[in-house]
Amino acid sequence: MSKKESPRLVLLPTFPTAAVVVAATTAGAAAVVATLTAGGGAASWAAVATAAATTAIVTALVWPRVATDVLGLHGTSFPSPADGGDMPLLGRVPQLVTAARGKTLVHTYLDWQRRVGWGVNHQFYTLGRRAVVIVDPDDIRAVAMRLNAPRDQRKLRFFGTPLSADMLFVVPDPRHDNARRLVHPFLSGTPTTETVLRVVNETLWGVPSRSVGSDGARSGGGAAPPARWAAHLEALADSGESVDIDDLATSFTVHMIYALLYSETPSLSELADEKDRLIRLIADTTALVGLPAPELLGRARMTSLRKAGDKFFIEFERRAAARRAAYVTGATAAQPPRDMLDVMLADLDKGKTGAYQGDRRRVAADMLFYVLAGYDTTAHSIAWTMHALLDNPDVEARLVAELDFAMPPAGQPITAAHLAAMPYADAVWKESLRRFPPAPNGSIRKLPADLRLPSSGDVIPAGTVVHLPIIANHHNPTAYASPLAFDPTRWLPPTAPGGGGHTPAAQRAARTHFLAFHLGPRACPGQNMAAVEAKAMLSVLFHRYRWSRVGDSADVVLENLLTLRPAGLRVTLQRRAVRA
Ligand code: HEM
Repeated sequence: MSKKESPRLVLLPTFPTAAVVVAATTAGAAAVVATLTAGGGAASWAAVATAAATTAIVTALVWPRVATDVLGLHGTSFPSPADGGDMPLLGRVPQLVTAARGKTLVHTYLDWQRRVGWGVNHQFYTLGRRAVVIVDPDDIRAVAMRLNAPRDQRKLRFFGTPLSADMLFVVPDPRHDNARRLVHPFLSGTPTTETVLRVVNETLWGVPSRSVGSDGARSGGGAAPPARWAAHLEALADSGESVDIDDLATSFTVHMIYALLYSETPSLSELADEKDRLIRLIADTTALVGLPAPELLGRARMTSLRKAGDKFFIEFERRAAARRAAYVTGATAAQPPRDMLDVMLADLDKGKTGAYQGDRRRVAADMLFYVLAGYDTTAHSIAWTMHALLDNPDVEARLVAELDFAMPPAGQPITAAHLAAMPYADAVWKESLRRFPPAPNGSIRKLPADLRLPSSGDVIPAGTVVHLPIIANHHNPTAYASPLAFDPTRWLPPTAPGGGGHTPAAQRAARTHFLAFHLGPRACPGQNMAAVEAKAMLSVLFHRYRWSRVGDSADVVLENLLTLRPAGLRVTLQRRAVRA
């Protein structure tokens, strides 16, 4: 749909406002009638109050239907199909709750888009609150980059400390900007690439390198940790046992994020515990962020979340104290920062002039948030890439040919130069992120100021909650021909050897609609880390092993609350012959 055809987004008052206005009018009318007929009195005023209350309730019941059906906002609002029986009372709450329970939110977003039209913005009501779903890429840019709209803080204020409304994820500027600026040099530059590759090499091959124990002190300088992952993969190949690839990748990425944040490299069994704990925590977190009204969750759930948050804070304090003790004994130095803990402690030392203004709880909350944001997205991207490659043997064959050429001989460390020599692997990962975006629902943000939509000129008022779903753009057929096809050549230059012949215009559209890490000042700060980690892991997996699926591709379920997981993807592996 061209810009000019973009439908107007007619915004009506949300139903509480409508209910109050209509009820007040009715009450006024009832008061006049009561005065004229009975001359006032308690009984009459009771009748007035009853009339007002009844009118408010009736208005509340019918308002979403009036807004969407009677006033005919089809195309700009929900088309209210026959299955929209839940609309009058609660808007889309039952639909969202069912989707959240069944972990099928992603289908909901895709379904909405299919009905309303690809690329078309629309609105919906939950419990009377209006939300606007923005999918036009120019409009998304306006929200994400021009306004720097924060996510909806309401969703997180129920957590309590340290998972509080002060987390990086929701905190407004300038606190957000300062916290991002602090970690930017570490997260998006050479230190992260080096750390990630060092840990990948250590964990896979046991390549000698200095490691840091969980007490914060460097241990065994120059000693090689056991080649646990390589051994683990070899054992799996020997046994012929199947493995859930998402589980395997999750253990790996939890390991990586702990190395990046704390220079800790937990054992496989410690990882299993940590992973379970994290998964439980993220499941609860997700329920809060994913639900339209977190206050619907029970008190017991809230209490357990607060306890989990407090426990994390205590652990953070323990780690910080151990690291500070290590600084004093000279066992480790803070400069240059080797991990995020060094970065954060140096900032806390600046007190009020630091990015965190000396606030340890905010630092702990953000460290937890980095863990939560940093492990399962990347793990899912690895698992989804494997799923796509198993469905597309021609793509796999071309990838393996590139790896045979670009990978170092077995046992030698993978370097940034090796990864740079893998353009096809790059395209494969990007196409996987398009087809199966690990954070498919994107952002839910609250507009800090009025927004004029570039696409239509409509103005959305400040305070409106907007949804910026990613999956809807990644499957827009006007941007991606055959959107369900797994075609890495979309991302290769048309003239590259084996390029897909996509026109420059098609490639521009593909880039414009690609949002896997979102945009602007609140876009993913971990994308460099994720790219290095996922590509290194995938390169090793496909260079050294041949993978087979257990069961059918169609059995793999798109499981989604906050992140998109390939549930039920089990595989077996066999060794490939590689250069010695
Ligand atoms: C394939 C892997 C990843 C994907 C697809 C991904 C995707 C995203 C997306 C879409 C957002 C924005 C969400 C929103 O606007 O609501 C985001 C935010 C974020 N991501 Fe990632 N991410 C990945 C890996 C990582 C890693 C490895 C880290 C940790 C280092 C990380 C840390 C964060 C943080 C801290 C934010 C919040 C940023 C802010 O609010 O300023 N992510 N990510």
